[in-house]
Amino acid sequence: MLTKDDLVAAIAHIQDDEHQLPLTEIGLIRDITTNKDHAALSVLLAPNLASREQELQEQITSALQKSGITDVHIRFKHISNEEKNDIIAIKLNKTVRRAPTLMNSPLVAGDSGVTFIAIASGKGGVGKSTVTVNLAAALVKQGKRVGIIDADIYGYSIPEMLGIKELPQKQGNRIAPVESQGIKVISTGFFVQGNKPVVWRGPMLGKMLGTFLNEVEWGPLDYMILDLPPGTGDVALDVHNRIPQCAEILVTTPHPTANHVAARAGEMAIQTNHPILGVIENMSYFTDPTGEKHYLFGRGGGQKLADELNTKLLAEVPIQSSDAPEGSGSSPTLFRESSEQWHIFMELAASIVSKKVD
Ligand SMILES: Nc1ncnc2c1ncn2[C@@H]1O[C@H](COP(=O)(O)OP(=O)(O)OP(=O)(O)O)[C@@H](O)[C@H]1O
Repeated sequence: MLTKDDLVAAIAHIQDDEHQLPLTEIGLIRDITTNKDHAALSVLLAPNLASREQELQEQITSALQKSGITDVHIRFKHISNEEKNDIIAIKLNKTVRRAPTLMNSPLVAGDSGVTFIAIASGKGGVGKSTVTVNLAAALVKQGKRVGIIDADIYGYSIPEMLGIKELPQKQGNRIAPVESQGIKVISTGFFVQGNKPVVWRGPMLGKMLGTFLNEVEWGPLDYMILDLPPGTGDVALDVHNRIPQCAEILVTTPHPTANHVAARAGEMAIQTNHPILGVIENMSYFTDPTGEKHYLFGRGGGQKLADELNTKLLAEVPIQSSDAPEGSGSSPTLFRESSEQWHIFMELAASIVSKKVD
């Protein structure tokens, strides 16, 4: 079967007029996925390429067909010259100069070295926060410096999951994140009095993310994981606008019919040019003491969503039984290190670090 690298090689001769570089190399062809003889990809068309849509369709289709792909699906998205320059700068690792009110955080600059990964889901309760903390902890175990922004304004649960009792302290005129399990954390929950439901909308939400990126003293980081609210709301859009290089992981349950909102969340990432790393199916099965697997919530939902979005199923995380000993360290929600679940997160973190998943 052809790999993503094979497809990139097959279309590497297709260049941008202005830069004379392969469109794949400068990030204007992206989201390349393949499944048997089917391939899908996105082409970002700045004004200089807009008149070439038909020609590019034919060139790419023909090049991929010569490599043995029979079914080619190409999404075209029109972008401005400014967006194009930002994408190329990030891809070629140059500093991007952005409007000061929007993306003025050195954290999100193209040369910051921080990899942003947003964890999204179609609905609540599927394990998005569980994935966030376990992936972050597994990346720490791989020797990486990791931060979490808990942007789930409606169900901020990261502090509780990591056993955090204290609030962030001021450091001069900046805010110091709270550290737990080697992970630096900032949560909307730190800024809400009592347990009042949050009714922030629009500009306040934008301000929240801006504050978390600009006014928090994160120190050097390798990965920033963002726990998004479920669905396709303002926060996800804000992340997409402010952190153009942010990749996305979608979390879903195994039930094959419950995924349309998750698919919409994924489509939104694709429309806003955000790479999707893949899908994690959580609560996939329960392994009983004899080793037999029981598929309590159905089967196939993760793969179905991955297929719909032309991306990979990254992991199937089994259900941890409630009588299992609690998590490692002081945290109630990290899977214990001997567990099948922890092993899965360590493998995923290793693939992300070695860029097998990108
Ligand atoms: N693989 C698993 N095995 C057992 N319990 C799990 C598993 N994944 C998540 N849970 C439990 O399911 C509940 C919901 O998980 P979590 O809070 O991570 O979901 P969520 O998608 O972030 O929800 P919300 O959006 O409402 O915050 C939690 O109590 C969590 O401990």
